[in-house]
Amino acid sequence: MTLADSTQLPSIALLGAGSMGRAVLSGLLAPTVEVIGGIRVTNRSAARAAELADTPGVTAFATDDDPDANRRAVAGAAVVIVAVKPAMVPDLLDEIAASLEPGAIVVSVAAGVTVATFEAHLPSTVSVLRSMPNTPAVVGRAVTGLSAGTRSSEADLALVRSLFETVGTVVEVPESQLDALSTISGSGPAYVFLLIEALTAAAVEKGFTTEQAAELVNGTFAGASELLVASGKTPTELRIQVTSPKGTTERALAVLQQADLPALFTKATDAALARAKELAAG
Ligand SMILES: NC(=O)C1=CN([C@@H]2O[C@H](COP(=O)(O)OP(=O)(O)OC[C@H]3O[C@@H](n4cnc5c(N)ncnc54)[C@H](O)[C@@H]3O)[C@@H](O)[C@H]2O)C=CC1
Ligand SMILES: O=C(O)[C@@H]1CCC=N1
Repeated sequence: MTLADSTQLPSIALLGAGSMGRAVLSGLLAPTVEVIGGIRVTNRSAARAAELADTPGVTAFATDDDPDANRRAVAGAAVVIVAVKPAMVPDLLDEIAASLEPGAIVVSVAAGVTVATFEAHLPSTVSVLRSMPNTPAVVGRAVTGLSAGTRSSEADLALVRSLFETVGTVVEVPESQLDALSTISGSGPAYVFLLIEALTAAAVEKGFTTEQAAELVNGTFAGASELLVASGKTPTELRIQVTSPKGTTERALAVLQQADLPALFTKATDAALARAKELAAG
């Protein structure tokens, strides 16, 4: 490992160690990342905190055991990642506001909740950024949307970008586009898994065992994604390569295209966007 390969980050507090919080944590614990001053993680349950406490470099606190857990975690932290459910964010911000260091950077991963809400609940000395990662963070393949707040500097943005680069790639967008981005890449893994479930069900219906169906379908999705990235070709070009004229795929695609998938995805992502606006309203 050369110096250029390593990432150094200042002390971090991660509030909320659910699916997304732990996915981000996995990147911060990678061998190429050094969090100077360590990572403090909070969660509601003592059982989860005990699991996390066994991880080198992590100090874990449970709010069920210690009502001061979040305040203790953020005291002295340079970066605070807020990874609780959107509805819990305002109360959590009120709880930690007085314990944050002046100049601390607060990064939200919460869907919908605006920078304005964060800034309204926090001291003016605190820099706020919004992010929208996705669960492939667990395998270092997240796509994270990132937006600066009104009080964040270029240096804050660069620091938070490097934080999320520990789990994948980062796309910077204005905050006005972040909810839309969430409907594509934040929720996107769920759309892909739904397609995998559906094709697996079709395989089982055709007489394959569950194990065979999983091998066929999971392998096909993984192979197709890798082919897309490695070939540099568009999905349209690659689809045409599979579709022999007058062959079998052509018949299957004719059925699928009757469903007007682009219109269906527009409708689905519009519904997700409407939900983000509801979450923003609290
Ligand atoms: N799951 C996903 O794919 C993504 C989730 N997000 C966002 O991440 C946030 C968390 O979502 P998930 O991880 O899916 O939910 P989750 O329910 O798995 O995790 C939330 C965690 O927060 C903890 N918690 C609750 N109240 C707390 C408090 N006062 N102090 C400290 N910890 C507390 C809970 O114990 C729980 O482990 C949400 O705001 C969501 O919008 C963002 C991108 C993708
Ligand atoms: O479903 C949710 O609200 C979160 C945000 C994007 C993915 N999961």
